[in-house]
Amino acid sequence: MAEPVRVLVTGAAGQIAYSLLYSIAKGDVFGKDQPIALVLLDIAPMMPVLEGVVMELQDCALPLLREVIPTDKGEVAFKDLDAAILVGSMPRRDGMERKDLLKANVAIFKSQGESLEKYAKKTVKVLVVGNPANTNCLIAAKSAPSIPKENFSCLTRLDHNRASSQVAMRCGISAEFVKNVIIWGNHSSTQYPDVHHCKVNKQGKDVACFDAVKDEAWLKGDFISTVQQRGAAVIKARKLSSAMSAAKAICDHMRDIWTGTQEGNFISMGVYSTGNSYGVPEDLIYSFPVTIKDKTWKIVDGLAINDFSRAKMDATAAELVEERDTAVSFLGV
Ligand SMILES: NC(=O)C1=CN([C@@H]2O[C@H](COP(=O)(O)OP(=O)(O)OC[C@H]3O[C@@H](n4cnc5c(N)ncnc54)[C@H](O)[C@@H]3O)[C@@H](O)[C@H]2O)C=CC1
Ligand SMILES: O=C([O-])CC(=O)C(=O)O
Repeated sequence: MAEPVRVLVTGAAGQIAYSLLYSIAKGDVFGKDQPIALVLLDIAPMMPVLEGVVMELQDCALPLLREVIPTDKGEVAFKDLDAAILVGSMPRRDGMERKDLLKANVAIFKSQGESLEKYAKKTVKVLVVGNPANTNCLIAAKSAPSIPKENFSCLTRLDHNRASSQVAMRCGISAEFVKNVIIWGNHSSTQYPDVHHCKVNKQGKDVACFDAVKDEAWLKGDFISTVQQRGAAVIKARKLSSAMSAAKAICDHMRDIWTGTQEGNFISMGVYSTGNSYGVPEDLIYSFPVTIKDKTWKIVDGLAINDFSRAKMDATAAELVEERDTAVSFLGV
């Protein structure tokens, strides 16, 4: 059997981690034959809770889980990592925008970027989940200059899954029959869920989403705002932010990095914008449609962009520029 992959989850005593750790430990992400060493980072006051999570992981008696390492120390957490899933940070509450978390959270990602730089393998794949995810990811990447920027990505797969599911429910089919929705831009209420290149498989045939749904007003109106506001709707209902669906999306994202995307399919993730062909400003972490092969993502080029889409892609880019500039002014990076 292969050597264990060493995987860090931060915020390991929190609610997303509680759903995520079991899926990783049972092989949903890195493969059913791949042993795993799980490193669990949280802050010192959460160590007693984390001990309970460790006990539960042990009690799952999972064949692939070779080692569990709970810690509150960066030098232990970030050492020799193959993958880092950075969740740990403050979640928003009802009435807040994700960018309201910038001041509270961005310093965490600067310091964790610095720890990645010091202790992790240069091949480490880093997924940033903590909000505001795109800007935190950019700051982490900038704080780890010897790790390629391409190794960093942020989670917009939850938005992607939400969009696929909305289309599927509207068509009365399962979400597996909807492919190639796109989330452009920021994981925020300015994100642009775009179905112009989306295909719906109806009775074995791929049909353009607009033809399958037959309701352009909905696709250009309520569909977009529902996906943009879905995180806030869950908070309003649960009084806590999405956790089960976030964990599922993290698994989808990291599994696709590890094993690649299917031929003809693309998925959405926040990646480094420098060199993109869509006129998105450079030096942002912006969500694009990507394919993945050999653990390397590539932005899907050449998709036609109409004026409706262009305006929305530009608006979300402008928000990211503003967030980046605010973060840089806080931190001086
Ligand atoms: N990108 C996305 O799609 C999504 C992002 N999120 C974000 O994920 C983050 C975590 O959410 P939850 O698990 O619900 O929050 P939570 O509050 O349940 O758990 C967060 C955990 O992080 C820990 N933590 C705080 N600072 C830390 C640090 N410096 N190092 C290590 N651990 C630290 C806390 O002690 C806590 O155990 C939030 O920022 C939330 O907004 C949530 C859902 C989706
Ligand atoms: O909305 C939030 O604050 C949590 C989150 O990012 C999401 O559910 O998409």
